[in-house]
Amino acid sequence: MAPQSFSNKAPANRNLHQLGSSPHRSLQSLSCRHGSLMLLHFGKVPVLIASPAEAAREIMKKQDLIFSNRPQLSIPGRLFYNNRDMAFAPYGEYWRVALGKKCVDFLITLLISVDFLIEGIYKTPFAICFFLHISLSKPKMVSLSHFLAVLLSASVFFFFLQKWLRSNSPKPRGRLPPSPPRLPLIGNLHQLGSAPHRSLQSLSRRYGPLMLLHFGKVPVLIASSAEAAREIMKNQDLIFSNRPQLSIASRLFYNNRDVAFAPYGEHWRQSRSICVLHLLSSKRVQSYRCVREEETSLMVDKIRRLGASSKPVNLSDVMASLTNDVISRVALGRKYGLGSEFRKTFAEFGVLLGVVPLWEYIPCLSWTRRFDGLDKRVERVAKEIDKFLESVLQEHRVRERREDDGGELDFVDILLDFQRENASLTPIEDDTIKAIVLNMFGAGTDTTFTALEWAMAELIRNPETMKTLQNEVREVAGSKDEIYEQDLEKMPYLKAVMKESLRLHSPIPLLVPHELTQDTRVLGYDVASGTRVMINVWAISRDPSLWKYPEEFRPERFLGMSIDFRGLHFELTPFGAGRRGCPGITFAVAVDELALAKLVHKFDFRLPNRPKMKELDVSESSGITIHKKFPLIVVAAPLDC
Ligand code: HEM
Repeated sequence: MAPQSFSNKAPANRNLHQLGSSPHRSLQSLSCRHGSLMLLHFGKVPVLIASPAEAAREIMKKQDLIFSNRPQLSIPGRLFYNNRDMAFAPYGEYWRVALGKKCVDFLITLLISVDFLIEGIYKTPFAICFFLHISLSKPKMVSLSHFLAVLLSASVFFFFLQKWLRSNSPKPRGRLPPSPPRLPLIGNLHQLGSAPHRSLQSLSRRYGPLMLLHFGKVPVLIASSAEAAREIMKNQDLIFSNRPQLSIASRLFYNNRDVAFAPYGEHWRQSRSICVLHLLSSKRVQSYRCVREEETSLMVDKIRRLGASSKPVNLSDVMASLTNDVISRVALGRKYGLGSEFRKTFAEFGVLLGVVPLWEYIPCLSWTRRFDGLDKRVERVAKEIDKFLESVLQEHRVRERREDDGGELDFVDILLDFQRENASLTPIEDDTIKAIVLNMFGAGTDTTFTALEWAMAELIRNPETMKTLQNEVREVAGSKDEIYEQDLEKMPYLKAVMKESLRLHSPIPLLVPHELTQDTRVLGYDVASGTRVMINVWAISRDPSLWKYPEEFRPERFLGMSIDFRGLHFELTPFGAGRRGCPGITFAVAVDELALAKLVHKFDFRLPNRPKMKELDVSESSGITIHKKFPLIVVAAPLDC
């Protein structure tokens, strides 16, 4: 039975006019008339109003879990750094971690207050307002006098601490890149928000294409122009090719025995050349063509099945399964579906890879490790993944050779062969094999899926572009029922769509962080050895000085234009460039282009219950890889029906 709702004479705001200036009173009198559980509409937003204790118990106790999300409100969202607070954060991983670190949050609040104290309590009334706000909004947590006493003693402490730290830290040499003002201890961390690529883009508009920020104690160079990117990934590539040592990645990848997170050096050179020459060479990628053709055909069948009788289909799920299945088959020799134990553990692995514990930036908080439970979680996931990979290695060692029956070698086969053949020269250990295979999964699955998801989302939002692409694909296919890989060469518009989508939506907008290994000069600024480096390729590929109509999806711009994403043109580097550039470009593009061609060949798409395609929500998720925040749900009408 649905809760009681009622219509009224103001369809635009529905029930909004009934709230008055004391909504609690108005709602009380409405509930006397219409019942204790009511469904109202504030404009377009359905709102459940619960008035009796019984309903409150149901919502806040019995069904607490599913009622714990917060609606996303634009003003608190903006004021609380894209909901990075506790009160307005949506229910999920971030909120849980934030709550777990309650005491750390309190400390940060304290530090921010102390900063106001030191930097300008006598200069600006803002600091006073801030104290009043804290003490009034949390009266139970601390009384005003108590709070001020703590602040005062803390401020004296931090004032001397700051003086001491400044006197002990090396004096900056030369001309440093511009830096936004920072807070003690946390530096510029509070300026990152939940979409760092966007926050850094707006900071770079104020401070320039090369900025020096501080994440806690860690100096971070942010590059936001094509010129700066070229300097880092081409002209001075050698000294910018190290990776910072991140504790979680290091544990999960067998002490950095992988490629992506390995420090620049002999081990990285060996693993990378195995990847480039043996796993991801053009010839090898070509050899997996039948896997791609089979899996994309299965994807089409699946959409037909799920979308029968015009039922909406979760296209994001279907595309995620596709990339997962292709990489499972190519890397491990068979599929491990989304419901399997491996996939579940691997999903947690992905979440953990995106976490940087606060103490890595602020070493004096390393005591929080004992309480936040992160180390245990990482340990558990590392062990489960290792157990799984160990069993895959054993399975491969005992089974019949695949090439004898004409089957393709998978990555594990190739790596085991390499291990046997090079046992005396450059031996590779089992842990290195496991780390590389895991890297292929980690670096390849989510990114390839994300690129495909954004391309489909943009096509659905832009029906004209979709029509042009469908015409091209359907013309090349002619009377054939299937699209094959050789057909893709005759589809320049499809390739332009892929480029334009990667321009607007770089799946990894800040690349993987680099680290500088010797003092240098970039665009006239001095940068010290050990500085971490982030390149905001997302901002560069929307730079209005490089791109006309940078915010619009216009694949036509790439027709007859030589700019490509393979690392030669620094206006567009979604895969990075130079020594650390992505070695999986050919692999990823082969899967995405074929999938895209088959999707638009076989189906016409529309949004369920929404006539206007432009209304498709294109909000972004947060994390290292930026997905669509909400899955792509569509009605897919098969062409042959
Ligand atoms: C659309 C899909 C993909 C995108 C957007 C992408 C993007 C990237 C980016 C931005 C980097 C870091 C570059 C840097 O730090 O400068 C990277 C590195 C890497 N990618 Fe990809 N990637 C994709 C697909 C793949 C695939 C399919 C594989 C393998 C199967 C792969 C394997 C790797 C590896 C091993 C690295 C580390 C390279 C190193 O540190 O030497 N990627 N990728």
